[in-house]
Amino acid sequence: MRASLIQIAVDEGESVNSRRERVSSLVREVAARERSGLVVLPELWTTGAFAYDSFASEAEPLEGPTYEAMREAARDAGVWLHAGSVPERDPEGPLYNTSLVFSPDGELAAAYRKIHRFGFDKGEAVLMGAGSRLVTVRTPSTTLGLATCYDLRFPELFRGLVDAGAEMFVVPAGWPARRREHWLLLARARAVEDQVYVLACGTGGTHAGVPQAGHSVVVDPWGEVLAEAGDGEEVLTVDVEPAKVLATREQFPALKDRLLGMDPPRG
Ligand SMILES: O=C(O)CCC(=O)C(=O)O
Repeated sequence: MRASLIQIAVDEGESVNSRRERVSSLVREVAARERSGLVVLPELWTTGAFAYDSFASEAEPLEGPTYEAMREAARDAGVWLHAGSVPERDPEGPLYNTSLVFSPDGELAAAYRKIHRFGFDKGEAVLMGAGSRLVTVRTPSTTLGLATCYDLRFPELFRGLVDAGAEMFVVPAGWPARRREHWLLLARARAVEDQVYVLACGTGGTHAGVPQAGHSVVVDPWGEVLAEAGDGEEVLTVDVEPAKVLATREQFPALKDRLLGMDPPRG
């Protein structure tokens, strides 16, 4: 299975509408040129993950303009498309940071509302609601497990996805350059501890004064980095072999040694 990650440069000079059109074309071009079966986009690439001031004004209903543009792009290209995330406006609730996955016939295969919101007592953490549901997507060749950016710091979420059958974690992000080493370390850690592929797709450029980490990365179930992007806009294409997940788990069966019921410390 061939996967292409499109690391988008999210800069303020480009309007949300222009970027949406540009990215729709890019998805079609990349899928055709690279002959990809799966295309992945980053977190909140319409606004930028740190453009807090535009979350409310650019929020969309689930089936809004980004949904429409991405479903058409997936269908035209005939690919599985993880369209990254959008600021979603729930008509009866708060905003959510929601990832969208489309099947090659342009149907919505899954929507995942980011569970761990970033910002502590500001930013996304106060402007958006928290999702509560783990989401996996079955494709004919593998099962994807969905997570978004800051979720990467919470290993229990990924164990939950493994227990639900995930073999490939897809993690769109808008990670800041200042903590790039954490991003790379955590992507490899999740791959090694859960014996899965990790497809982690970030943003480049600078928005809201926050330079982005870039360095999208694909890690195999042994923890080897198969490809890593630089800082700017870039496409990473990698052949992944879903059978390698089972092979790794058989060869080094650490997941079987999990202790599920440990006694609490005394005192
Ligand atoms: O955890 C981090 O350092 C960055 C997380 C983040 O930027 C996000 O979730 O939007």
